[in-house]
Amino acid sequence: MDLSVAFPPAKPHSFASKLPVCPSKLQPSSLKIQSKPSVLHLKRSVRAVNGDGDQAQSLSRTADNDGFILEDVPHLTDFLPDLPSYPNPLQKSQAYAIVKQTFVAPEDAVAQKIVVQKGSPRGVHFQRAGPREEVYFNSEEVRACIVTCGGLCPGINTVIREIVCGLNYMYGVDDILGIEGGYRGFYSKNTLNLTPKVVNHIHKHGGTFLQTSRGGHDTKKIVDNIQDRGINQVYIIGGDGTQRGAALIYKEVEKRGLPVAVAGIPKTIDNDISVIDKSFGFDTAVEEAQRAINAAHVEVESVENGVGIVKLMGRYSGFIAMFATLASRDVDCCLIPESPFYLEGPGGLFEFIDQRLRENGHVVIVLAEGAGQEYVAQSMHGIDEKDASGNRLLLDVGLWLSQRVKDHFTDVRRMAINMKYIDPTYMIRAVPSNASDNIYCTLLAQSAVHGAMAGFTGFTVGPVNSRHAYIPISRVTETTNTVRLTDRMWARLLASTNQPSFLNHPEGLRGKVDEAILEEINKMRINSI
Ligand SMILES: Nc1ncnc2c1ncn2[C@@H]1O[C@H](COP(=O)(O)OP(=O)(O)OP(=O)(O)O)[C@@H](O)[C@H]1O
Ligand SMILES: O=P(O)(O)OC[C@H]1O[C@](O)(CO)[C@@H](O)[C@@H]1O
Ligand SMILES: [Mg+2]
Repeated sequence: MDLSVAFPPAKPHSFASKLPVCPSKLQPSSLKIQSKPSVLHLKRSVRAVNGDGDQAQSLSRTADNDGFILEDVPHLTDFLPDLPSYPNPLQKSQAYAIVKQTFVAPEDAVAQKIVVQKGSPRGVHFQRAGPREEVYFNSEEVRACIVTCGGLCPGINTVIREIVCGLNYMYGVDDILGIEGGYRGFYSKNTLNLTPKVVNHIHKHGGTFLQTSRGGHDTKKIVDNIQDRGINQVYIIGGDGTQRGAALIYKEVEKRGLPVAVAGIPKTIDNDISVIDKSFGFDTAVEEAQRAINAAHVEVESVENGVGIVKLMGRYSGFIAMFATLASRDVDCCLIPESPFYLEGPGGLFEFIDQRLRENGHVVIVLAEGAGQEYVAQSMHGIDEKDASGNRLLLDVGLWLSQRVKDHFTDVRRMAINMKYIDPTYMIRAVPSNASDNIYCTLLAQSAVHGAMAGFTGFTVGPVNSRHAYIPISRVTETTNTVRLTDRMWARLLASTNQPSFLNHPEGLRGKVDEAILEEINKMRINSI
């Protein structure tokens, strides 16, 4: 990357005549005001120029002697070195008037690993999130936009609301656009004007005020539109796919040399985004799942030989099922994608159900939607359907398991059972966020606003060991967060339910599963990572 490259000539603004755009916003502010670079700015420039040849690497990862590694996020001055900075208006903010330390020091970092051994290297750190002493946007010139993509999750509306209110109340920004219907909305829909008044009540409702979609990511068209509309801050709320899209937008913005900050806010009901402690809305979903589990338990307790099966979300990561089980105490067995199970033979699920029915007269099974897909695929011949984003559509393992259990007890054990199958899938993600998720969403939104105003870009925000941090987007998309069977949490669950671990997977049964299908499923897991 040539840091001396001047800002490219402005693109013809095809929308300028149609949109009420302030002309100054269509120009990069670096062209208008040539101020002296600040100390912070100089520090960043020096790091950028002293790279080891691989600019992207040297910018994102710096290590020193005691093994302290900073996985830094990009900054607008990395490719626009003359961008002016301004004193942060929070200095005069009423909200921060008596805060001891209003601004986060540039040296503050959040450790990824907090359990360490004496003498071990200090390890990977991220920039601590929060307001910086200097900002790289003049508030009056900010034109921000917010977009939501992918599946629903409790708390999306709270994040939208708090971005709008945070920008307005903390930084005096009053030009905020809502992009409707996900990524495709950039180029196929009109925008909404978002003000604190417009978004005042939205956090009380589930879903997304801006609507969402899958598919439709066209980087060039999206960035053309960002440029045409004079947008200079882009807030993107979405899951792993969305964050991959956000990384492409940031790269294209950088390639074109636009003074546009791109901030990702991670959203996933499956809790499958890595690095961050937990995704927003997850606790709400786990809480909501209790209602379905309770219902299953009440139903099966009230009949003879009651078998309750509750299917919860979780494509490749069984966190919702695992935490809902740990929270409930009424669950006898939890099945997740990460832990293969089997039905027949010693140590199998049928044997366990039989045993619990004899001991307690009923049994409750919680099942993540991605569990046992290899078996369902085998019985249904084919797993080829995909959604608009390219995610493979899962087969209904809940229905499949209910049928298999019924068949087994009727045909093999000659025993009448009372099957109650509950599928609350969408109910747990369509609710508004609970109190703790609302607080979490507020922190995420405010951190994203502070980061964008400070000129950071290509970053995701989220808590790492309970401290909010700015994380390079690529870092959260390179792996998927899954339940590790070797971690203590899964052991805690096994200890709590006393269910089989299914580790003695009989070779014979494994052999029955079509190897081609298994390979396909493994490929799709790897692709999703
Ligand atoms: N690799 C990718 N590159 C660019 N855009 C992508 C990529 N993957 C997905 N997207 C876009 O991101 C948006 C959301 O993706 P997806 O439907 O996979 O949901 P998600 O963000 O992963 O959320 P969730 O899985 O929690 O529902 C879609 O518009 C899709 O086109
Ligand atoms: O039906 P939709 O809206 O595509 O969403 C379903 C998927 O979205 C998720 O909630 C998140 O990826 C998955 O758990 C689920 O499979
Ligand atoms: Mg996803």
